[in-house]
Parts: sequence; C-alpha cells; structure tokens
Amino acid sequence: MRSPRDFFKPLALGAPQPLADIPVRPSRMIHFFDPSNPKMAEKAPSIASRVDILLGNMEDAVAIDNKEAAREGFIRIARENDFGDTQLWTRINSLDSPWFLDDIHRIVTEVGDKIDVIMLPKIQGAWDIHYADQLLAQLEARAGIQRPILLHCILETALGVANVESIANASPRIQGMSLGPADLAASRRMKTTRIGGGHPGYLVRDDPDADNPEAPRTAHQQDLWHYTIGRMVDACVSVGALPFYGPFGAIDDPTGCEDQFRNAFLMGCVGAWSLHPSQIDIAKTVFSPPADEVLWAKRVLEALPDGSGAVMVDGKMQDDASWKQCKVMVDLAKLIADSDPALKKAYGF
Ligand SMILES: CC(=O)SCCNC(=O)CCNC(=O)[C@H](O)C(C)(C)COP(=O)(O)OP(=O)(O)OC[C@H]1O[C@@H](n2cnc3c(N)ncnc32)[C@H](O)[C@@H]1OP(=O)(O)O
Ligand SMILES: CC(=O)C(=O)O
Ligand SMILES: [Mg+2]
Repeated sequence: MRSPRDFFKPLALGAPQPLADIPVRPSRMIHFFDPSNPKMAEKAPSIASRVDILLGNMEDAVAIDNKEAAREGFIRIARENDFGDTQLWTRINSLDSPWFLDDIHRIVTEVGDKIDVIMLPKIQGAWDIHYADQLLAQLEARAGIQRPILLHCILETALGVANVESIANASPRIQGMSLGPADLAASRRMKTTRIGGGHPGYLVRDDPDADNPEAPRTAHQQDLWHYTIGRMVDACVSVGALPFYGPFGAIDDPTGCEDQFRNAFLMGCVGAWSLHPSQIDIAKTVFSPPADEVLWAKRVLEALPDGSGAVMVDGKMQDDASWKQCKVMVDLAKLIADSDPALKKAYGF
C-alpha cells in the first residue's frame, strides 16, 4: 500500500496534483452515445444541452469494426465543441482489450483538457486502478494537462464487487462507480437476460392463509440489485466518491426504468445512465429531489437552526440526525436549482 504521505502526490513528474475532494456537480444522468454513429454524433451538442453528463462510448455496444471510428469521432467532437457546464466523459475499452492503450493515449494527449472523467469498465481490483493511475499521470505530464482526469469504475464482475472497498480506496482519482448489471449478471452466472431492472421470478410470497390454504397468495417482486448497490454506495461515500445506478436496457418500459432509478436514488445514488433520449427526463425527474420533500426538509432545518436538540414538526420528532438527513436533501436541491430555474422556483430558493 502507498504511504498516506504520498497519496496526494502526482505519480509522474509534471502531472497535476491529485484533487483532495471529488467535485460535486449535478450528475443526474450519464448520457451514452456512440461517436461512430453519424446520427448520434451529429446530435451530441443538442443532447449536451439537456444532460448533466455526456459520455462518448468506445466499449460494449460499439461494434468491433467501429472501435477506431468511435475513438476518432469522440476526439473530433471533444475538440470542436465547448459543452459549458455539461461534463464530458468517455468510456474507453477494458484494460485487457486491444484498444485500451490507443484509447487512453490518444484521448488524453489530444483532448485530455476537455474531459472530466474516464470511465473504466470491468475493474476487478485495486491493481487495475494503480496501473491506470500511473499511466494517466505519465500521459497528463506529456500533454501538459493542468487538471487531473478522474476515473469512474464500472462494478460489473463478481471479483470487482468482492474488492469494491479496495477499488474505492485505490486512488484519489476515483470519482465514482456505476453498477454494470449486464456483465455482472454474466460474471456471477445469474440467470437473467435483462440489462438491469427486476425479474418476475425473484420474489417473496405471503404465507398461506391458515383458514384457507388454497386461497391465492400475493407475491412481492424483490430488487435483484439491492445488495450490490448497497455495497457500492458505502464504498463510494466512505471515500467521498459518487455512486451511480447504471443502465436500464428496457427502453420500452419507462415505468420500470423510473422505479429502478428511484430505488437507486433512495439508496444514495446520485444518477443513472440514459441510453436513449427518452430516458433523460426520467433520470432528471428521479434524481432531482421532490419539491414537497425539499420544502419539508427546509422546515426542519429552520426548526433546528444550529442542528441540535429535539423538537416536534407536524407530530414528528426531529433531532441532530434528522437535521442531517434534511440537509442532504436541501444541499442537493440547491446544487440542482443553480442550473434549473423551474426547480429553483419549486424548491422556493
Ligand atoms: C450494458 C451496457 O454497456 S449499456 C451502455 C452501452 N449501450 C449504449 O450505449 C446504447 C446507446 N443507445 C443506442 O445505441 C440506441 O439508443 C439504441 C440501439 C438502444 C436504440 O436506437 P434506435 O433504434 O435508433 O432508437 P430510436 O429509433 O428510438 O432513436 C430515435 C432517435 O434518437 C437517436 N438516438 C437513439 N439513441 C441515442 C443516444 N443514446 N444518444 C443520442 N441520440 C440517440 C437515434 O439516432 C434516432 O435519431 P433520428 O430520429 O434522427 O433517426
Ligand atoms: C453497464 C455495463 O457495462 C453492464 O451492465 O455490463
Ligand atoms: Mg458492461
């Protein structure tokens, strides 16, 4: 393990100083597009104006024959556009793939100053991060980059989940993590063929009625991803990084998508992926705190001005701990209100 004294020192001469704190910016959706797809590439600027994070994807979902076109397309789009407050990310190919080295080298040295975060797929353990961390430092130094590029890991192998805490602690570059339910299901040999979401077979059924054992029994579908999201949230938050739900593949099921996103929001995730333009507004709705909850939280903060003691608000006891819960809600609302006038009004700021 590295000495704690060295943790915030650059890993290469001339590389920028690592950040002590991960920037917290609106991050309700990471919108994926394929830069090798001319229609999607053309729409990148207009989509950027609707999303918090725009991500050019090079990995899965980009056909092998299009890998180089995706890389070239992304570099061109990054070079030609200034997306303002919208973060620009890329998901590069995995460390063991034939494209990784060219992806990271070309992107960092040619448009490294335009990107905020590189998403790394199929991260298995801290050793993957140590490798990428040092390589990035060398490339940043070569390109003269002033601001460190951050890393976002996809949690999508059984080994990665087993090592989630050490991955989170591996580098000050760790910006956050996303759940990768498709690769993770395959890695674990789970018997689901869906990308994220629930499964009708994963349920708990009410006990039989003692007086009427033949009566129909209600079944309650459970969330397949609860355990992994819980581990990911704790691992991320314990190092000041941001947890995200990943993709919901059923583009034709906006209700299921909204429910899955909301479970993740309630458990502590800051955002989710949008794979199709129709999922952008779902993520925006879910990951912006509801106005009634924000107004309530503001009342609790007002009732306990210094955040201590115990009072009743509308029949409910409030104390230091519930004050902190309400502060989480109000701080998020303020962050989002800064860039959303309609929500600013609804939240009463
Ligand atoms: C498990 C994982 O790794 S998930 C992450 C990897 N997967 C991805 O990144 C998938 C990204 N999304 C896509 O590839 C596409 O949305 C698909 C394949 C799911 C659906 O694509 P289509 O069948 O073309 O969808 P649809 O016909 O509804 O598209 C409507 C319009 O939106 C555009 N569009 C679709 N998806 C996107 C997108 N992600 N970003 C920008 N524009 C998009 C289409 O180009 C089309 O434009 P047009 O009206 O000018 O023709
Ligand atoms: C998100 C992703 O890459 C997966 O589910 O496999
Ligand atoms: Mg994957």
